Amino acid sequence: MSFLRINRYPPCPRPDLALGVGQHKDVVVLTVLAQDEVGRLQVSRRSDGVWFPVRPVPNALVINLGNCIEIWTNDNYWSAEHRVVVNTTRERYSIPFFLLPSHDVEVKPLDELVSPESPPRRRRQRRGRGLRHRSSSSSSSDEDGGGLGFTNSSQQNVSLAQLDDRGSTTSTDLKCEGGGRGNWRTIEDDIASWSSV
Ligand SMILES: O=C(O)CCC(=O)C(=O)O
Ligand SMILES: [Fe+2]
Repeated sequence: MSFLRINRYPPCPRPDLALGVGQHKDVVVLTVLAQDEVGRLQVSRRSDGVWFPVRPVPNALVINLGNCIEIWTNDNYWSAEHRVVVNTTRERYSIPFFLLPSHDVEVKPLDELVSPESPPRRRRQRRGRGLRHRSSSSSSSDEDGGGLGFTNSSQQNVSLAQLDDRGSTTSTDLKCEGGGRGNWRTIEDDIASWSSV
């Protein structure tokens, strides 16, 4: 079941403490993304984790390979880690279309791409199972065969309320509306999740 979503990112008074969408990989075959001129989507360079902006190009769509492609190609193609940062002044909209295989499709490295020199890097898994895993687990990762889901799903959903409860985030004045998926994450959460990968 493929689907389209509209994300709205309201301005945030403390962009140094919050993210619109936290670091993640898309649990899909591929994503076709329309973004407005505000920008703020960032992609992580795999070799060193440095974040780069995906600058909006007028009338262009961003194509993002998802976890299914990564698995089918036995890691010859990568599903890029990405995130959305926020800003103090400008509202942003994006419209991602997520292309997904049917629930009964098995996602595993293609036989042609597996050899003794290049053993399967992923376990076989069913797409439907992967998605269920993503939404219910707090420790999913591709590497442990836990599903197609986000590598850092335990870090993914920190709501504003939780954020405010965490005195150490100094977020008492942080009153952002939920943007994107309705959740904000702190930069500290991101750093914690990098070190746990
Ligand atoms: O809003 C964006 O530019 C990207 C959002 C995103 O990564 C997602 O919805 O999976
Ligand atoms: Fe995404």
